[in-house]
Amino acid sequence: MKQYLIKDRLTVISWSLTALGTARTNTPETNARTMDNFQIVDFNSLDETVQNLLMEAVKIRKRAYCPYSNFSVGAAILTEEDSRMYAGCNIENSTLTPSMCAERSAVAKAVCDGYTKFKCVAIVAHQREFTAPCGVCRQTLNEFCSSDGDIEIYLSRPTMDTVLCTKLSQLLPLSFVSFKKDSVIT
Ligand SMILES: O=c1ccn([C@H]2C[C@H](O)[C@@H](CO)O2)c(=O)[nH]1
Ligand SMILES: [Zn+2]
Repeated sequence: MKQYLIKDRLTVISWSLTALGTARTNTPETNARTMDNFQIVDFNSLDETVQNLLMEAVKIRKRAYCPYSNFSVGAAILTEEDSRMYAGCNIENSTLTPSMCAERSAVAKAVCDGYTKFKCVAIVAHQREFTAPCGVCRQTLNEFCSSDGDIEIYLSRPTMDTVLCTKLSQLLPLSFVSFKKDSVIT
């Protein structure tokens, strides 16, 4: 995994290359033990930009409108073009279906301001396990990858002790590629 924003490899406190087929178990540290590539690092070991991004996510999480689930989430994204930060929270609805995740709220704000390439995303929620983006958000983020074709993902909890670092290509492998006319087999 590219370690673009991790200062010190020695601070990595967990690196898992769990064999495929291992039963999925929720542990206090992570609900993603079966993933191929992620690292759990100390918050303090991260680049200052990522620390700030995580703090933005913590801040906006307090604005979450989630009277139905009572599960507040904050997300913040970093634009590739000029490293601007856009933060969003989850916004629920009494009919549930139109509910909006924090990640997509942040994306909507950035796109409305003209940004369509994101370098990093930070997501913060309050549960023992790290909260990873849902499938819809993974697909949404996939639309707005940075120039290297990926997005760094940082998951943490409000205590911000440790951070799970991964990237979108790990969360959404073999993602849908929009069809091109000349590649369609008739
Ligand atoms: O990564 C996630 C996971 C869940 N939620 C929201 C959706 C819903 O409002 C609440 C419970 O699923 O959490 C997010 O915003 N982001
Ligand atoms: Zn989502």
